[in-house]
Amino acid sequence: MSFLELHDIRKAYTLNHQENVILKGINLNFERGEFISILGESGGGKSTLMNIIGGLDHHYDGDVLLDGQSLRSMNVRQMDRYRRETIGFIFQNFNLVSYLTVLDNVMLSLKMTKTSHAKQVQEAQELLKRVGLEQQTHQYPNELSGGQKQRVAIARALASDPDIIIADEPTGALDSENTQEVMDILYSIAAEGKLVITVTHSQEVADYGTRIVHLDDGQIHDELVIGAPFDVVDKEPTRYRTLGFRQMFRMSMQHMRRMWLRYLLIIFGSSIGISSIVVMLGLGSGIQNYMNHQITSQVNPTAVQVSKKTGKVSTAARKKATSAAAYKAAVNQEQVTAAKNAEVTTTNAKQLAAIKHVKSTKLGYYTSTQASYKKTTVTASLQTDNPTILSKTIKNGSRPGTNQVLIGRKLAKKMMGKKNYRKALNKKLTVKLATVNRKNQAATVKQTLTVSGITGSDDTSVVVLPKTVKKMLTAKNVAYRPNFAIVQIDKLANVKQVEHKIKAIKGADKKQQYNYTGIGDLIDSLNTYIRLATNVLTGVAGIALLVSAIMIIVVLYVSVSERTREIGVLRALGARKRDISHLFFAEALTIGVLAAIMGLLFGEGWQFLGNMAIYNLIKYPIVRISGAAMLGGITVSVVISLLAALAPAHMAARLDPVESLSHE
Ligand SMILES: Nc1ncnc2c1ncn2[C@@H]1O[C@H](COP(=O)(O)OP(=O)(O)OP(=O)(O)O)[C@@H](O)[C@H]1O
Repeated sequence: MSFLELHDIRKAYTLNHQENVILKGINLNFERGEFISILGESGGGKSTLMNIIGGLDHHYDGDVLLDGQSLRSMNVRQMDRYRRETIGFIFQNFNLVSYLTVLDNVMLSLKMTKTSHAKQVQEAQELLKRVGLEQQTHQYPNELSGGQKQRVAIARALASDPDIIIADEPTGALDSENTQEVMDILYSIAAEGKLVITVTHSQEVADYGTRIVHLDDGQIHDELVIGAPFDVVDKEPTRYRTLGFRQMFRMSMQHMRRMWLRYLLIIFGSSIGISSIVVMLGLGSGIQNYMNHQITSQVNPTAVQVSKKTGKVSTAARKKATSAAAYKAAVNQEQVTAAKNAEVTTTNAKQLAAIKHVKSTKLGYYTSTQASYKKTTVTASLQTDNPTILSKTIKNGSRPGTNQVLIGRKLAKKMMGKKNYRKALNKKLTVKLATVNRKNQAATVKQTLTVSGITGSDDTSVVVLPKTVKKMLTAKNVAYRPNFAIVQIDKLANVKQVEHKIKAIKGADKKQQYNYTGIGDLIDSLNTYIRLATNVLTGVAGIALLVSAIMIIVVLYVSVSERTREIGVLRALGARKRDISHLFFAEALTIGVLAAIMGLLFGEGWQFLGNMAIYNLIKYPIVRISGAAMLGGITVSVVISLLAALAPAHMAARLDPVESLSHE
């Protein structure tokens, strides 16, 4: 059994429905330490044969056996491994990776071994020294001569310490001096016990071999043994690994650095989309916050005032009255009935408190009153202090204590005159209620109270503590009947729901029992509209993202097309399909992350400028980019970029290595 055996290799290409048989049954055996020259005319199928031996082409008949194991029996992973561990390729046109330095080109193969990074660098430098390029390690391929490039390619092929070196016309692009240098190196490689197979159409080059195989018309014409194979030198076994994402990421970075302007432009383009989205979201939440701020500085949106829904009180008794006294009694009775009907009891309060999301309920009382100060009497509405009255609306003084009253600004103006209304503070105000006592007699409740505060609202309201009203009424034997409840809801988002539940409560007559007033649902609806508008604007801004996704797709396709040959080289060196797709996903990931960062910076800039421009007008930051919006921006940018990379990366991974290598 030989080290490498070719069994009846046949290969044909079909072009325009015509079959062109290139290899017509090749049988050859090779041993380690041999330096084989395959000599043949141009177009004779030498490269085709090398691609088959090198595991790049598997569309052929016959079989290749390595140490007795058939290449045909190997699966994709094993074939990748075969190329990575057993084969070292040297091409006529060098096929160096243009954006990697000489050292990094050699390192590419070394990265597939399990030695430490420091050792890999040391080995790469030693290999470059061996091919006489220790001075050029940090140069790029376009800064080298043809001979130098080929020596880099030899160093790269040797780097993974393969058993077989395949050199396809290694001197085809070189002058005679460089040809001699390259062939000497190849000879020395064979002398170390490796199998070197060189393909050439030059007799001079073929003469370097220990055996010359003459390929003619797709068949072995003759074989000439010139010398014995070299002794095989025992060597330390090399441990291999696949190129990981980190390595592919590094390569992508190097590629992007070389093409920085292109990538900078696309990152800039994508960042515009990201920044418009975060600014739109920031504007939406800023407007929402501003409106909520404006409204809640006047009213408490989570406090809903609930009163009884009452029907009309019957006036039948009044109509039947035959005397003035009976008429008056009937009218008083109507007033008492109305007050009883409107009464919100503690049972009602408990019922309201049981509704989900209701934090507390508090009973209160309101009625109309006459408020007098000196000679001025004003009709006012009296109500007990409750959470709908926000402390921040009190512009002068404070909330009422016992026997104190908080009044609206309009009332204060009526008392003291427009300019001096603030002087109403601490003045004595008399409130008078016309009501009916427990004996059904008309009663006038009168009480002088001290003004504790003035609200900013332009009304004639008077606000007192419940116990103040209670005391006033009971002193005149009038029943205190709370006629509203303040329902405090846990948060704004639940106000609408609670209001619906309140409305749904039916009384014994199966009719709606309560009415409510509050602006929570209004704010909620307003917020919904603002959110809707924000979503529409964000969606429009999202079109920019769609455009950037298309730009990324185009750039990556261009990149795949430009790098087709590089992809072929990587596959020849043993990179897996997955490694190839990682190359493009890494680029997309970088674009996505950098576009997100740039987009957020732009967004912050717009936020700053926008807020500065509008601050004098409304004294409120109208653009508010939240942490969540930023996180969302980064996620969207990265996800879109990765999605954009799907098709190009897939296409790159599926490229045929042989076709990639012959890509012009
Ligand atoms: N993909 C292909 N489709 C069709 N025909 C092909 C294809 N690749 C190669 N051939 C044909 O196969 C023949 C052998 O090509 P190959 O490259 O193996 O020759 P070669 O001996 O290496 O030539 P050279 O010394 O010029 O490199 C050529 O005639 C070529 O036209």
